Amino acid sequence: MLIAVEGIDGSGKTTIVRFLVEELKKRGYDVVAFKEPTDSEYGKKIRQILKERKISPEEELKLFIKDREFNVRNNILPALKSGKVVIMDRYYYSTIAYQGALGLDIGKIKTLNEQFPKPDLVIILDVSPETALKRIKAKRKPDRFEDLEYLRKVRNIFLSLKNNIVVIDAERDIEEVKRDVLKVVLEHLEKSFKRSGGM
Ligand SMILES: Nc1ncnc2c1ncn2[C@@H]1O[C@H](COP(=O)(O)OP(=O)(O)O)[C@@H](O)[C@H]1O
Ligand SMILES: Cc1cn([C@H]2C[C@H](O)[C@@H](COP(=O)(O)OP(=O)(O)O)O2)c(=O)[nH]c1=O
Repeated sequence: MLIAVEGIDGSGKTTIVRFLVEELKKRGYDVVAFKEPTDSEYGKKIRQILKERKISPEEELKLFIKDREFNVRNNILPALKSGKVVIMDRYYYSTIAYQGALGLDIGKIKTLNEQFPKPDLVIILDVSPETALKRIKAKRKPDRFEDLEYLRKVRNIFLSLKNNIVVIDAERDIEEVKRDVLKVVLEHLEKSFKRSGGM
């Protein structure tokens, strides 16, 4: 089972993924979380470059795909093969939204990501860029895009995505967001467990 948690910077992804891992472990699920960009050499290079903003959108796209190839080969596939529930803090929907918002062709970005395992469920934490940036400032996270216009485009691309996507209003209090996300995830897990004839 592969679940992706997506949304703009400051939408609550890291908070929600940590919460989901705890709650699923409490319920006896064998669960693991990974994040993109990863902590690999590719992920480190990406963070460095994003701060310097010195490469073209095409170059940036190539780096994120390289990082994902590493992540899928070394983390995601082995975990799925051993029967774990894998929760991604960002996945290829971020590439579609962020590199799409830079003007790259969304169809091309989707095609480049067809090689990767498709999530069974995608949760989009939807929040306004204004609220998100306030939260990030509160956490003093050096964010690559303080640009509201850009984050608006990123948000709209997230909201345009279809198939297995559930949009959660993340503008609300974190406890309400946690409650709604957990409900969707548990419903999905129980449904797929029944389908696979689980005990
Ligand atoms: N629904 C929420 N209401 C208020 N604060 C939130 C909410 N979700 C997250 N936060 C806070 O906003 C900051 C960014 O959250 P985080 O989970 O790191 O977001 P992301 O991983 O999407 O960038 C953190 O300080 C977190 O505690
Ligand atoms: C995975 C991914 C992230 N990003 C962006 C979103 C963020 O602004 C930035 C860093 O991701 P972020 O989730 O902020 O990672 P960290 O908190 O570990 O630095 O990368 C893309 O532009 N494309 C992608 O494919």
